[in-house]
Amino acid sequence: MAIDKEAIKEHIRGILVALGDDPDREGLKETPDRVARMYEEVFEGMNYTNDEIAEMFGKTFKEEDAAHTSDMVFVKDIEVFSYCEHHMALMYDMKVSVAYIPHGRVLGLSKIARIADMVAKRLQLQERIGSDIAYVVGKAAGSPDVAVLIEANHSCMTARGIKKPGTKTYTTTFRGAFENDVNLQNKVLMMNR
Ligand SMILES: Nc1nc2c(ncn2[C@@H]2O[C@H](COP(=O)(O)OP(=O)(O)OP(=O)(O)O)[C@@H](O)[C@H]2O)c(=O)[nH]1
Ligand SMILES: [Zn+2]
Repeated sequence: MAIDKEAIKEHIRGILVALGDDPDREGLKETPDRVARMYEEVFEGMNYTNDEIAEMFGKTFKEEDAAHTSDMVFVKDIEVFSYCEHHMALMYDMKVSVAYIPHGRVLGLSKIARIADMVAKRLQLQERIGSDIAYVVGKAAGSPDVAVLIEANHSCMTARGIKKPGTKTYTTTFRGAFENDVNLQNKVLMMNR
């Protein structure tokens, strides 16, 4: 489903009125349009399903040597931004690391960062960003063996409410061979240090 930019403009204008401000004053005149354009950008991933993202960024290369081994690809510290679905508040200083074990084909490396980026551009939970990335990378790479590590600051926790600025949230998502193999888990955790 495509983002409805015109509807967003209308609603943002309504919020400005509800805040008691004048949406027609010079500084705010273009704000509904700006916010709508910003939403189109930062919520781009809401236009696509996980399967469509796997299709878009699923370019792989045949690599027979990478079949039937425990060779691992690990991409560390992909910076992304996301918004929590509870407050629509920014998740920032967010770093995503992705590991997978190829099964005869390898993914273009930039595609892993593109997948992480697109999945984050939705109303999200940190945990779901991890499982979405694991699903999409797994499908694109044709490998069930994927691990995703994420660290993030949640502005809904640091800048409002409980206001704990030093707090970071870490999540791990282990799929396939990573799920029950503590040695594999330790390997990615060590590489992520
Ligand atoms: N599990 C999870 N929770 C999140 C994430 N982002 C925000 N939250 C939490 O979602 C919860 C929503 O809780 P509510 O009690 O409904 O909202 P609230 O009254 O604004 O809660 P406070 O933030 O405690 O003031 C809060 O505890 C947030 O910290 C996330 O990525 N994952
Ligand atoms: Zn929140």
